[in-house]
Amino acid sequence: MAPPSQPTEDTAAAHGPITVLGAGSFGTALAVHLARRGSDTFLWGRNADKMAAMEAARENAQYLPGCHFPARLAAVSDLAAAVRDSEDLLISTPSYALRETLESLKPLLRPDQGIACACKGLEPNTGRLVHEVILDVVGARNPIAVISGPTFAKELGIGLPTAVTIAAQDEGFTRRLVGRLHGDGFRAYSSEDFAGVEIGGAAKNVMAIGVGIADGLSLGANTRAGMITRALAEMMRLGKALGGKPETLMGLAGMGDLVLTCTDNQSRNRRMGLLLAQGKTVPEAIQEIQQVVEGVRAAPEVVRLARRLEVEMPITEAINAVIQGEITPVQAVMQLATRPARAELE
Ligand SMILES: NC(=O)C1=CN([C@@H]2O[C@H](COP(=O)(O)OP(=O)(O)OC[C@H]3O[C@@H](n4cnc5c(N)ncnc54)[C@H](OP(=O)(O)O)[C@@H]3O)[C@@H](O)[C@H]2O)C=CC1
Ligand SMILES: O=C(CO)COP(=O)(O)O
Repeated sequence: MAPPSQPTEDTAAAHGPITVLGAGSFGTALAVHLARRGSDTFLWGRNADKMAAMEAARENAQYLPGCHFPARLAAVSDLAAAVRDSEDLLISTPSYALRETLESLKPLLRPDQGIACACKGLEPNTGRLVHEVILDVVGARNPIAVISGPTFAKELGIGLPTAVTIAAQDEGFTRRLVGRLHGDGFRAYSSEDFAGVEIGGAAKNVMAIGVGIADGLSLGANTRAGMITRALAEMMRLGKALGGKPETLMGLAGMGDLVLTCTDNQSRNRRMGLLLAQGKTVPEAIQEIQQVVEGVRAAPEVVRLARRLEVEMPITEAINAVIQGEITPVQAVMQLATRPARAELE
């Protein structure tokens, strides 16, 4: 399906320019969508040569090949100029780079600029949620939002229908962000539940590694469906313990993204699991995938968080033990399959 070239009513063109920070597959897809919707969009990346090549080719050949840049999109490497000329910012780096990115942004920020973030993960070593890292670095001055949901970059980039949840509490910024994104086949649902939305995005990546392992070991469709369902139960328990709403985890940022990532080979996390089941090590699989695999870093953080909050997450524990090289994929399956019987709802 060809992407619609004309923005619809209530278009993003009514808003000022926006900078997307992080020029990987998802940052590029978001920037293409924003520009297609009518926002003047700067796509900022840290490597000046790569950004100049992208601007010349009007395509991100490394991370999102085949997706032509609309006229309103400029690929840039001068962060200060892009931030100066922008009304809002959208961060889409891997979550391990979020703090560093915010530190670069902080001295350039005006208080009226909104900061949205599309990272799916927890901060390495601290286990902090995305919005907690933003508040920690820039304080509560700027309106913030977190975008999550079932959104493979390539499908968004070519304009296939896609839906997300936007967690935000500032009404004006929520309206502006929804206005920029919603339309032309893209649905943006709003929520005030930061913890629920962010736990969904971080934990589903770990679960997708687990389902990839199970599928790689040919454990069948029953196992896949059972694991996805029990993974959702774990995510709901953790989200609730962090003050999130269980219903949020039943939505796009929870169940929606969990199903997407666990069942389709576009997912880098699922592919990681498939490779682990073949006997590859984590570094070998990362080398083969060549893009970020957030679940690898998220797994120990989710486990630490769950233990601290006394939330039972046996699937996550088993997947993390495989990632850390403590047990093999087959041992993880045995560990889960031999757990004692329990009530489904507890
Ligand atoms: N891809 C997808 O389908 C989706 C991804 N996401 C989330 O979006 C986030 C980004 O992922 P994605 O775009 O896929 O990742 P990719 O692996 O495709 O690209 C990562 C990008 O981040 C850049 N980068 C790495 N470290 C830094 C840094 N310290 N400062 C600035 N830029 C940096 C890389 O630059 P360089 O090339 O120079 O190394 C590269 O451009 C993740 O949290 C992911 O979970 C969310 C929804 C969908
Ligand atoms: O978050 C994603 C889709 O919503 C992308 O998943 P992967 O990072 O596993 O590719």
